[in-house]
Amino acid sequence: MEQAPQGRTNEAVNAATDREIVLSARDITVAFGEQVVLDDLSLDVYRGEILGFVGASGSGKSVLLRTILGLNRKQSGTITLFDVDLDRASEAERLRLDMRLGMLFQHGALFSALTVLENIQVPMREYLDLPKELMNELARLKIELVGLPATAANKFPSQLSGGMIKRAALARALALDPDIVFLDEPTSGLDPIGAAEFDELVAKLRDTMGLTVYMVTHDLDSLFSVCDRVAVLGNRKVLVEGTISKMLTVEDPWVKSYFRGKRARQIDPATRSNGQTAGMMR
Ligand SMILES: Nc1ncnc2c1ncn2[C@@H]1O[C@H](COP(=O)(O)OP(=O)(O)OP(=O)(O)O)[C@@H](O)[C@H]1O
Repeated sequence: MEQAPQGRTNEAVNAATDREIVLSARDITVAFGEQVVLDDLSLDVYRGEILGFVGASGSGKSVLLRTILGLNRKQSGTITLFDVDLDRASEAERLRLDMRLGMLFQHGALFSALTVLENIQVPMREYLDLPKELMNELARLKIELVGLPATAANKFPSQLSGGMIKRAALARALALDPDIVFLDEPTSGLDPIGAAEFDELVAKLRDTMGLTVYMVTHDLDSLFSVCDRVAVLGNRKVLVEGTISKMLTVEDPWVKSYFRGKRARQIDPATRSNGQTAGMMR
């Protein structure tokens, strides 16, 4: 049996692996002209887990994310989301699925001409037909949910700190109360304390809302502290997937140097084995 990550019980790991698959990518091949970026790649994501997705720069993490979201053409393979094969989904099914997804793009990607409140309302306007007052109330609730002060509502992105932009972008990703959120390098550009707080927020949302989280990240702290499972992209497929404990035993040179290299060693394994939280480890 797989060893539990430090600070979690084996039960939690078993629960994760027994859980319902919400996203399944099977035998995915994506090429741009002659360049094959993904070759027969397969990956499952389980309900309620935080999956960390890592890989070298240029290995195809964004391409996979874009393919899952239907923004890239694939040459072959199947993507099933909540038991619906995306290639066979009717327009109405696709719309219902889109409403169950939230996306936090790298660098936040908020609309600069809109306030935080208006940014959060963009998905609401796109998919729902709600009275203005109700949308205002819902957006204010999301602002509170992600730990932003109420005064952030009427600010423009240029008036926010990097950490506040990430939180506002997360609030927008949560606008429609999705079942799964895709986070593209959510802690990049944040200082270690801001990054730890963001990770804790993501873990809290998973715990309270039962959210499933697919997180593309280069942040070792996030991988060690909040990810239940890690998948590594290499050689155009998922090279290895499993708990952080498993990653620490993998002998593939890239995986070894990533998880057991100089920078990884700064995250002291002795501290991890005490089951301490993200904030304490950074
Ligand atoms: N639309 C496109 N047309 C042609 N090539 C593309 C396109 N999108 C991505 N690629 C190529 O696919 C490869 C994988 O890119 P991708 O952006 O997915 O890498 P990544 O793993 O997300 O990297 P990083 O960690 O640096 O963000 C790169 O060689 C990139 O140039």
